[in-house]
Amino acid sequence: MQTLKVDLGERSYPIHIGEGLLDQPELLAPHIAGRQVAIISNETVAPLYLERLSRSLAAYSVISVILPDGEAFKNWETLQLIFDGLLTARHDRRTTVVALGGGVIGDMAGFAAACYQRGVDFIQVPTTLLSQVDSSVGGKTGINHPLGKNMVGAFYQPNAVLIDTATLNTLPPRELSAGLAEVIKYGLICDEPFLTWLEEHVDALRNLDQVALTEAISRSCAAKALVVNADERESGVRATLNLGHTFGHAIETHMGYGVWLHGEAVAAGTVMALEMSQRLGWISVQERDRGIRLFQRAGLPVIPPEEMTEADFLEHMAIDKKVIDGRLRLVLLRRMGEAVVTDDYPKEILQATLGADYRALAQLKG
Ligand SMILES: NC(=O)c1ccc[n+]([C@@H]2O[C@H](COP(=O)([O-])OP(=O)(O)OC[C@H]3O[C@@H](n4cnc5c(N)ncnc54)[C@H](O)[C@@H]3O)[C@@H](O)[C@H]2O)c1
Ligand SMILES: O=C(O)C(=O)C[C@@H](O)[C@H](O)[C@H](O)COP(=O)(O)O
Ligand SMILES: [Zn+2]
Repeated sequence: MQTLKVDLGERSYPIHIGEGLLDQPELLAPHIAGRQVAIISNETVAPLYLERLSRSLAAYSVISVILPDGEAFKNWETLQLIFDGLLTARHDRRTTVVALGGGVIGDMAGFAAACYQRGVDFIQVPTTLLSQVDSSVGGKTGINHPLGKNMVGAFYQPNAVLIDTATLNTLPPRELSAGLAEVIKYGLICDEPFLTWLEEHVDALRNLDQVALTEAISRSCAAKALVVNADERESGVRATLNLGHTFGHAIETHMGYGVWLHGEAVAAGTVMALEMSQRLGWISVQERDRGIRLFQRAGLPVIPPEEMTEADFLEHMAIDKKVIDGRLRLVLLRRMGEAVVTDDYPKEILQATLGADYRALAQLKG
């Protein structure tokens, strides 16, 4: 097992990474203050892992709240089911909320923990690659609004993150690829050598090689922890973790939550950010194509939805949380391995990016 740390003073917490951690109660116990525990999961993950996690929590009074599965349920109505479960079981302020599932469960359970009786303890047990490399770390919690992704939420850090890499053995290939989008993101924004490593190991990752997966997860979590340590509430460098997300969130919102997976939208959105960075003269055509090729090898889409017009993108992007005083700030690549957040770009270059022929770019790499 490896242990990394998110360093936030009194609110610091460990990220434990290893195979079989669901069966290690000693990793959970130090982070549970009271007698009550509420496991939040969904109808897909619970049949797979709830019993094992419950066994590790046998020393406590445990309830489970099983939510419907999917991005389409990351909303007020589903959040209310968590409060219903906690109140019906008379959970008090010393309860600990445990999120067992992917990023949807983690974001909602975390938001519920932030709100319930004004804040209770919270542990992340992520079971998708995406949630293990990204959403379980850093304390962004929340739900979607029909007009925009993650528009209602709170920064609320977990007390611990427990990553059992063996849970990935049951993850559908499409979901594994979606997680790789956020893994590739770290290489692009802050770790160029990691991109080279990913080019060498992408096939092993897709084949669920545990050694490669553990390396990818720990490098990703380490990169994210450094960014979160430096800028917990996204007043600066944390926004670089949003590479591809301004375009990607527009895709998710426009297409209907769940139609494109978050990781798929981030992949296509990052290709748009690569294209714009190239049009600005910051990266070369070869570097842009290197990124596109890696997404393709990871099994990810690199062409935005045909039906989305420039106007559609602009309408959704205007609601992005990085907009300040009406100016849209974008995360772009100054070079491979270095991201910048900027509102200083010619409008025509954004327009040309939105109107670019991504089908032709994809074929070039195929
Ligand atoms: N808070 C953050 O910092 C942050 C970061 C990235 C993404 N997110 C959010 O995370 C969400 C996406 O997360 P996700 O990709 O994990 O999607 P998800 O939570 O919808 O999980 C994907 C699918 O895999 C299933 N699943 C989960 N674990 C499984 C397992 N071990 N075996 C089989 N099936 C399993 C789920 O039931 C679901 O059907 C989005 O809402 C996104 O906005 C948040
Ligand atoms: O942790 C962060 O910061 C991120 O931006 C990580 C993203 O991968 C993630 O999708 C996040 O939920 C996006 O946040 P948002 O504030 O743009 O909704
Ligand atoms: Zn993301």
